[in-house]
Amino acid sequence: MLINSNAKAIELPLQATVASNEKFIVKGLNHRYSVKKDKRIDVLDNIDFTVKEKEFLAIVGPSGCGKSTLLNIMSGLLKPTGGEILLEGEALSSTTKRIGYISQTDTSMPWRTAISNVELGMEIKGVSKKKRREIALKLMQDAVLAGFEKSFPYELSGGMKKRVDIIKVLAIDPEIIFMDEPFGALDVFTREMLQNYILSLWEKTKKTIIFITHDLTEAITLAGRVIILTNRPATVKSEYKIDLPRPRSSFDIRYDKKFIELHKRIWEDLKSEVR
Ligand SMILES: Nc1ncnc2c1ncn2[C@@H]1O[C@H](COP(=O)(O)OP(=O)(O)OP(=O)(O)O)[C@@H](O)[C@H]1O
Repeated sequence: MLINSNAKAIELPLQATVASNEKFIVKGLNHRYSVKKDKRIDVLDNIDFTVKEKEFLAIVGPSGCGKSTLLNIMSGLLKPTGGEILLEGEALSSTTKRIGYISQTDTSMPWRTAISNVELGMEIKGVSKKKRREIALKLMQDAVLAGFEKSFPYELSGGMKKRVDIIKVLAIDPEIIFMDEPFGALDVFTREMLQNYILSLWEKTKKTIIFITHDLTEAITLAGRVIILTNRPATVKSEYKIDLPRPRSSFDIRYDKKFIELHKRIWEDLKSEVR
C-alpha cells in the first residue's frame, strides 16, 4: 500500500507490522556540501522517516540524489547541516558499534586470508583467538565459504569476496546493518544469489537492515518497505509497504503477480525522478 505520498493511494494490502519499536527517527534532515569557497550543493532537503526494529527497509533513488550521504549521516560518519537522527530516542552524534556498514567496495585486506579478514573486527574487539576462530569458521560455513578459509582475497570470486565482507560485519554482531549498494559491481547471477543470502540472513537474525539501491527490483525483492527519494536535493517522495510472502526467493519472487503489480506502481512514481 502506498503511504505518505501526494499520489493517489493504491489498493494493496497492508503488511503485518514487523515491530512496534522505533529504532531510528530521521527528523528534518538537511545536508549541503561546500565544495568551493562560493559553491554549495544542496543534497538532502527536509528528510523525515522512521525505521522500526527488525525492519528491512530499502531506500531507492536516482543516481546522485544523496542516498550515500543519507546513510553516512545515519551512521554518524557525517554531521548533517540540519535536522537530527535519533537512535532509540537518543541523538546520534558519532559512529557507533551498534551499526555495521557494508559498502559496494571490497574491504578485505589483501595480505590477510579470508578467515583472518573475517576475524579482523573481533580481533579489534579483543575476542580470544579460539573464540574468534570458532565464530569465523561457523560464519564461513553458513556463507558456503568452507574450504576457502586460507584463500587470499585475490583467489576469491567477486561474490565470494562480497560474502567475506558481509560476514566480517556479522562477526561483530551489530544490531543494525547498513548496506550501500553492496551488489552494485556484481554480475546479475551473483547478485541474485547474494540477494537470496541476504534474505535468509534476515529471516534468521531479524536484524534491522537499511539497504540503499537504485535497483527497484532488488529493493522489492528484499525489503518489507521501500522509500522513494526524489532527485537532488532529495526529499522523501513516497513509501510503499511490500506485502510479499516470506521466506522469499530472489529467483522466483519477481514472477509473483503481486510483485509485478508493485513494481509497476512504484516505477510509475520513480520514473519521473530518473533523468
Ligand atoms: N564529500 C562531498 N563533497 C562534495 N560533494 C559531494 C560529496 N559527497 C557527495 N557529494 C555530491 O553530493 C551528491 C549526492 O552524492 P551521494 O553519493 O550521496 O549520492 P547517491 O545517491 O549515493 O549516488 P549514487 O547512486 O550515484 O551512488 C552528488 O552530487 C555528489 O557529487
